[in-house]
Amino acid sequence: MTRSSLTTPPPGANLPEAQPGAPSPGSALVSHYDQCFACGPAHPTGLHLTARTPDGATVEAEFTVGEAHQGAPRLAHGGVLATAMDEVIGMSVYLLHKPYVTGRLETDYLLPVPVGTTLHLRAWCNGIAGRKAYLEAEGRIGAPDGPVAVRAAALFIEVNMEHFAKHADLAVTAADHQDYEVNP
Ligand SMILES: CCCCCCCCCC(=O)SCCNC(=O)CCNC(=O)[C@H](O)C(C)(C)COP(=O)(O)OP(=O)(O)OC[C@H]1O[C@@H](n2cnc3c(N)ncnc32)[C@H](O)[C@@H]1OP(=O)(O)O
Repeated sequence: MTRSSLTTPPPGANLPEAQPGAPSPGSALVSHYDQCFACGPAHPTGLHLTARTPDGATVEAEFTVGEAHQGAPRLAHGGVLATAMDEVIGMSVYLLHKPYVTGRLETDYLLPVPVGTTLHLRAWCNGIAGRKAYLEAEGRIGAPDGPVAVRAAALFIEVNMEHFAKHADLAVTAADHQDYEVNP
């Protein structure tokens, strides 16, 4: 992964520890909002990404590239692939049991991804320093050990509930999210 210093954990960053109340190993991570473009089951043209944590530290997810996700003819749009990476990384910060938002997302596109492909995604945290979480993800074609099509590195910033109260609909956020995602 080609990454900038902004998404590289600084010296002294700590690996996250298992958080009480966070999703346990082997559990599914349900959609945080049913209209989310990336994971919402009710979104008409979304990615319908489904996810789980095998070990309480990483997140695995899949989505199948559909007709609505094209950029070039019959190929996934790069922005759609970036959305998938943002979402699977966002799901991996659920495991930190605090609300975070994406500050920076860097993406390497290694292979085109045709319509009909199931992309197997995996995300994990490389370190935490203060409010900053340094995360990484990859997307593989066709199987968990398939060829890598996309890699991403991200900086997520911890926020508090005022962030959602000020910028979004706090009532919807609180009603639709799981305890492990928003824990004021
Ligand atoms: C509830 C669960 C929801 C799950 C959703 C999953 C979906 C996937 C996740 C997303 O897509 S979230 C949506 C996209 N992201 C946003 O809408 C965030 C928009 N940006 C902001 O709201 C603010 O810029 C932000 C909260 C990220 C930071 O503002 P703050 O005022 O809280 O912090 P500040 O600007 O002081 O930055 C804190 C530190 O982070 C650093 N920082 C912030 N943004 C950065 C950036 N973009 N790149 C590098 N560093 C950054 C900043 O330099 C600083 O470093 P230092 O502490 O060392 O000085």
